[in-house]
Amino acid sequence: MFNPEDQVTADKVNDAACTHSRRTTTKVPLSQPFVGNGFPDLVTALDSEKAAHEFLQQPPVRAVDDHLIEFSEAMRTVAKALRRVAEGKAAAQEEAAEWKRKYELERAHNLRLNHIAPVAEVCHCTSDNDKCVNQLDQSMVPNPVSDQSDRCCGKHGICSHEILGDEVAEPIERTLAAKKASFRLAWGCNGEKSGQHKHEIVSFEKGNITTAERSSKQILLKWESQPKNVLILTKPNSKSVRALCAAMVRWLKEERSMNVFVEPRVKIELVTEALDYNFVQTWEDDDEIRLLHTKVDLVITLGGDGTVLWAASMFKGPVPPVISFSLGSLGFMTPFHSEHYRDSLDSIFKGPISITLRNRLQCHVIRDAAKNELETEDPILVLNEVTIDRGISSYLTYLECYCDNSFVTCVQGDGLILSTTSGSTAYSLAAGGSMVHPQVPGILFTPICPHSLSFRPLILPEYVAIRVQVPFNSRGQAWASFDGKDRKQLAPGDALICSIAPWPVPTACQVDSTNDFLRSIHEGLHWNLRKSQSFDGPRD
Ligand SMILES: NC(=O)c1ccc[n+]([C@@H]2O[C@H](COP(=O)([O-])OP(=O)(O)OC[C@H]3O[C@@H](n4cnc5c(N)ncnc54)[C@H](O)[C@@H]3O)[C@@H](O)[C@H]2O)c1
Ligand SMILES: Nc1ncnc2c1ncn2[C@@H]1O[C@H](COP(=O)(O)OP(=O)(O)OP(=O)(O)O)[C@@H](O)[C@H]1O
Repeated sequence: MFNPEDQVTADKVNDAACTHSRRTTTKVPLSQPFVGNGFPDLVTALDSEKAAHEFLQQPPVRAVDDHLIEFSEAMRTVAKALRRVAEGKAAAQEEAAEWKRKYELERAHNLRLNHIAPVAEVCHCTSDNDKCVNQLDQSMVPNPVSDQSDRCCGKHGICSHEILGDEVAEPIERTLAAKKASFRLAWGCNGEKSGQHKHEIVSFEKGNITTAERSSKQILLKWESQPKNVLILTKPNSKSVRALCAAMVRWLKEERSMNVFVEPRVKIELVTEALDYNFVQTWEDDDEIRLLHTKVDLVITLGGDGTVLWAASMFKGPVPPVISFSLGSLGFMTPFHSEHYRDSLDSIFKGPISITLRNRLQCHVIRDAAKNELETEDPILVLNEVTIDRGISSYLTYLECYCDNSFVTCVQGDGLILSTTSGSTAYSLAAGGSMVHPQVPGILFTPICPHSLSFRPLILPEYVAIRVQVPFNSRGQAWASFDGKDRKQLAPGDALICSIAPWPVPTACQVDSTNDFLRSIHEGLHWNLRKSQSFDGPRD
């Protein structure tokens, strides 16, 4: 006879089996869609956890445990088989599409040889619509090939000009070709439907998609009130930096009446040098550091790229404009020369200044041991990159990577670098990644020594969330490091989720973003330096 209590127990066992399988397999994150900020549905997760917890309170039953292990193994095998089937299907579809494309090209070519004029599938003209409709009608009449050049309106921005040679004879296609379907583009941004920015980038006039403005341009900063508060951050253990810092602090205070903030270490150094440096301000604890962005108009760094990274890491939220003076050996992000600091700072205080908005990556480590996925550690913001590598382990790292809800790949090698475009000239470059202009929005996905012949680096769009997971069958642990610092161990089951942070680092340019970037790769890396070819032969 059916007993409702038995059913409840059976449900609990099922729930517990699901929870158990989530802990013992690595495919389940795919079935937990990211909601909003990338976390799975909390209610479902909590319900499952609760049921599993109640189930585990019951006296252990050996047979059930064995059953669960067997069940999770079976699930893993099924998931693998499904993935293989999906990959096979995608490859077959791709091949079919390629054959279809070739076939259509061939048909079009044959028709052209038969002197039959092609028809425009959709003619998206803006101003010359009448003319085009007429042309469409005429185009149904066989014409010499030479007449085609003035047939359509390529001069009006994007104009679909597909050749449908094989459909010319079908009268029904004539009606379809003359009438254009209307559509709208919508920005799929976490369910936000207002789409208020879209007209800045794309104009929709009469259904034509035309980029009216580029998404990213040279940005100018104009002061609306005079900057008064300056934070100076300096590379430690450098005599030249210390001397420059002392001179700059005095000039800012005495000649420009600025309030100057420095790190506690630097204040001690300055006051030890001369007591009248007592005017410099500093902070005592982390709470004050968290409020620095509300007090400081701009940040000056004295050092190399490492000092710029250090400055960025002090701001866990918004960052004031950063002016970086070069006192290091490379200085990709330090465009200002320290000898001319007075002139440079005066022109910056006056404004306007060109700035580069450097995106940062926001990284969340999610522990398998956490009771739910909201129990994460504080997010870490990086200006260059987050690296997941094998650390001291001598095994290959084995990392499963997902982009939003799509499986990307498994990394088997020394590790993986997720880099900003600013970081593209740092570690990612050394691992074979492209150099990317810092204003290009994107996330670089660069493997470190992959044990594979076909693993090329990727650049993913800036709106995605990337999840890197250490699977349960990984032989070793992995380690994450953030801008080359703060190593964190990732055990099997742990994951790291990365997306572009809402707070970029605005760095002042010497000239402008592009000029500074090109100067850095030329001077810093001697990019594409080669002796010019000589020429001493006769001219044609
Ligand atoms: N194999 C490698 O190339 C490698 C290995 C480890 C770390 N790094 C880089 O070092 C960075 C940490 O820098 P640090 O100064 O604190 O350590 P560091 O003192 O070890 O210097 C690393 C070098 O990388 C350069 N660098 C840093 N950011 C750069 C950028 N965005 N573009 C071009 N060059 C850049 C620095 O100028 C410096 O010469 C990490 O974020 C990582 O990118 C590189
Ligand atoms: N204010 C700071 N406090 C603590 N550490 C800092 C500070 N500024 C920089 N650092 C660290 O000091 C190290 C060296 O700094 P930086 O890279 O600026 O100098 P560098 O090595 O001489 O320059 P380059 O990298 O161009 O050769 C970096 O690891 C950086 O993180």
